[in-house]
Amino acid sequence: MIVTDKISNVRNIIKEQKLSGKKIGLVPTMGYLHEGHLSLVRIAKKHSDFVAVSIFVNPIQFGPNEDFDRYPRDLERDLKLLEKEGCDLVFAPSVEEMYPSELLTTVNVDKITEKLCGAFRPGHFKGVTTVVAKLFNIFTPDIAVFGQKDAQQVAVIKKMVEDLNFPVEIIKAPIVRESDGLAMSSRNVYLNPEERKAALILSKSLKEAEKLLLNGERNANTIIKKVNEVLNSEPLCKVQYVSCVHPDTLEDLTYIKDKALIAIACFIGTTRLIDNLLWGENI
Ligand SMILES: Nc1ncnc2c1ncn2[C@@H]1O[C@H](COP(=O)(O)OP(=O)(O)OP(=O)(O)O)[C@@H](O)[C@H]1O
Ligand SMILES: CC(C)(CO)[C@@H](O)C(=O)[O-]
Ligand code: BAL
Repeated sequence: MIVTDKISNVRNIIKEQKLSGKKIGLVPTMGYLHEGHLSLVRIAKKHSDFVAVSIFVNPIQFGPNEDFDRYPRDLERDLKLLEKEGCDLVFAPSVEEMYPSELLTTVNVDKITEKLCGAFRPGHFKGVTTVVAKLFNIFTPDIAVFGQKDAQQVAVIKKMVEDLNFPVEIIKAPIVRESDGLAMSSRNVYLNPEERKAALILSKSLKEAEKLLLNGERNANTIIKKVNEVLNSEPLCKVQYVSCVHPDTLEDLTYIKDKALIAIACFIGTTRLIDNLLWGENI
C-alpha cells in the first residue's frame, strides 16, 4: 500500500496505473475509519482494479461552531485497517496541500443543498462538493463510492457529476450498523454510555417507519408524524428534522409512489447524528 500526502505523487501513481489498463476506484473519507468505511473499500475493490482512499478532514465543510478541531483523527490506525483491506493507495494530505492559497473557486450545487442537513449547516455542501471536485480532478477515478448514510451528500454529488460532466460513476453503498442498529459514524465516539443507549432511538424510529410502509402506508405525513413521535419519546433526543423526500431529487413527497428517503437528524446531548431509510431502491 502506497501512502502519500502529496498531490503530485497521486497524479504520477494514477497515471502509471491507468497506462497499465487499471480501472481506478476512489473512496473519499475524513478518516477515523470504521466498518462503514471499510465496506466502501470492499465495494470499490469489486468495481475497480486499483483502490485509492483519501483521508482528509476538510475544514471548509465545517461551520464556525462545528467540530473541526475535535473531529477524531488516528492516521496510524486507519492505515493498518486499510492495509488489511488490500487498499492500494492512501492520500492523507495536509490542509496546506489541499488549500495552498486563498480559495477563490468553489463548486456549489443549488437548491437541493438548501434543505435537510443543508438548512442547518449553511455552506456545508459547498465545502463538500468543492473538495470532492478537487479529489476527482486529482485522482480522475473511474468509479467513486459514497455511503448512503450521508444520503443528501450522495444525491448532491451525483447531481454535481451530472451537471459538470465528471467522467466518474458514483456508487452508493448501504448503511453499515452496529449490532444494536446504530448507524456507524466516526462521531459516535462523542457519545457517553447513557447517550449511546439513547442514540438507538434513531434506528428504532426508522424501523417504525419501515413497519408502516410494509403495512401499505403511503402517506408521507403519517410516516413523518410516527417517526417524530418515536424520536420525541427519548428525553435525550432533540429532533432537528424528519423528512420524506425522493432519494434522487430530494423533493418533498406527500404520497409515496415508488422510491422514498426518510431522513432524520437529531442531537443526542451535544452530538448531532443522522440516519435514514431508503425505501423502494435496492443498493
Ligand atoms: N455507517 C456507514 N455505512 C456506510 N457508509 C458510511 C457509514 N458511515 C460513513 N459512511 C460513508 O463513509 C464516507 C466517509 O464518511 P466520513 O468519513 O464522514 O464518516 P462518518 O463516520 O460518516 O463520519 P461523520 O461522523 O462525519 O458522519 C462517506 O461516503 C460516508 O457516507
Ligand atoms: C465526502 C467527504 C470525504 C468530503 O470531505 C466527507 O463529506 C465525508 O467523509 O462524507
Ligand atoms: N459525513 C459527512 C461529513 C460531515 O459531517 O462533515
